[in-house]
Amino acid sequence: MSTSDGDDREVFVLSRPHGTVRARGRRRAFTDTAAARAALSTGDVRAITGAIPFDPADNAALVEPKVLDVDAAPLTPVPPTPREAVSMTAHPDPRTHRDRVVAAIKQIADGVVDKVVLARAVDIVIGQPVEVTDLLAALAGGNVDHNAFAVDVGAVIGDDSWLLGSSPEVLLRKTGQVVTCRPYAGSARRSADLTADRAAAEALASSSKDLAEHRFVVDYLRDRLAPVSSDLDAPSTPEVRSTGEIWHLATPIRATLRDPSVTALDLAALLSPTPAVCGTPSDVAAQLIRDVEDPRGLYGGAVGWCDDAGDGEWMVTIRCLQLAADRHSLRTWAGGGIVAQSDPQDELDETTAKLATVLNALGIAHA
Ligand SMILES: C=C(O[C@H]1C=CC=C(C(=O)O)[C@@H]1O)C(=O)O
Repeated sequence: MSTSDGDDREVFVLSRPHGTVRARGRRRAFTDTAAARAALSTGDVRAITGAIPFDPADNAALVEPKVLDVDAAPLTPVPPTPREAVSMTAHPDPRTHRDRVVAAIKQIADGVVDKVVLARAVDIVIGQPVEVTDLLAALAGGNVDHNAFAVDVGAVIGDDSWLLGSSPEVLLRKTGQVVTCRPYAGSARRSADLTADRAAAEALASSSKDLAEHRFVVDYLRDRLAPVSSDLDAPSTPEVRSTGEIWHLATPIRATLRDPSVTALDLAALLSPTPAVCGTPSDVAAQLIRDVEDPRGLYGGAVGWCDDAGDGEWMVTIRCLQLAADRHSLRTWAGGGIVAQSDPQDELDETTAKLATVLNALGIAHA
């Protein structure tokens, strides 16, 4: 990736198993998702790439690029560069996160909310500078699908920051009038031992706690998609999919849009944030999250692209980090869905396992 200051430098890369989308140059920047949607639908802009925030009231980091290219292959992965963390500071500390989970389980028992996704952040300072290109290729190497993204968020955040990650979760992909989604929710840590790894996947597939946690996301997507679709298919039993570190429950959803003028960005705004990152009911869960967490910014939103035909793909912004302009400081996040059957220590451990995606790609040794 070019990091020169030229007008045509790369501003967006999304690597997926079916190909890599790259955007170069910046004609316009948008902090308001609604303004970007309007510009796309009137033909004022030819494409949009970037990130929308978790909280729709926060700033998006969207641009109209000069060039949008599609390669038929995912990124070529490279092994992570070994690095040392000068400091790692958790926000909140693990004990406080666990206490928040205890409080959330009580709110569920009291009928305040059915599911809420609580997240924690870790601020890391690294001795050696982190090059965006290297980290992106290492993120692509951490999973068999070569999922990875890098978004230049400097134009809207006000410095030369990048949002990078390796999200397994497709919020939506739109081609013509066909929309597919693959929500992920419900998790089990993977094991280096093959037998234990397989057993963890099998236990996840039949875990009533994880199946309930997953169902909230599928039901939400059905409710949001049904009014705009002429047909909608969502299997009642999820499949089990893996990242490098975690097994997840996932459901492939397919819908046909009634109105062909609805764009992939319109759908991202309609669907995000799902209960995979927020909760059920959405408004109550979002308020509970706002009450206890630091503002999430772009974590928990969506990263993706939309072309002039309205087609595109948006990933849920998880397993990600925001790299500061100094290239030494970054923030990463991990969250987990809390439901009635959640166990506070298991939920804390799950966030630790999820943080490993970013730590592994950074080449930082961790327990
Ligand atoms: C919120 C995150 O993961 C979501 C996606 C998959 C599984 C999840 C879970 O099992 O809790 C979360 O809903 C995250 O990685 O920060």
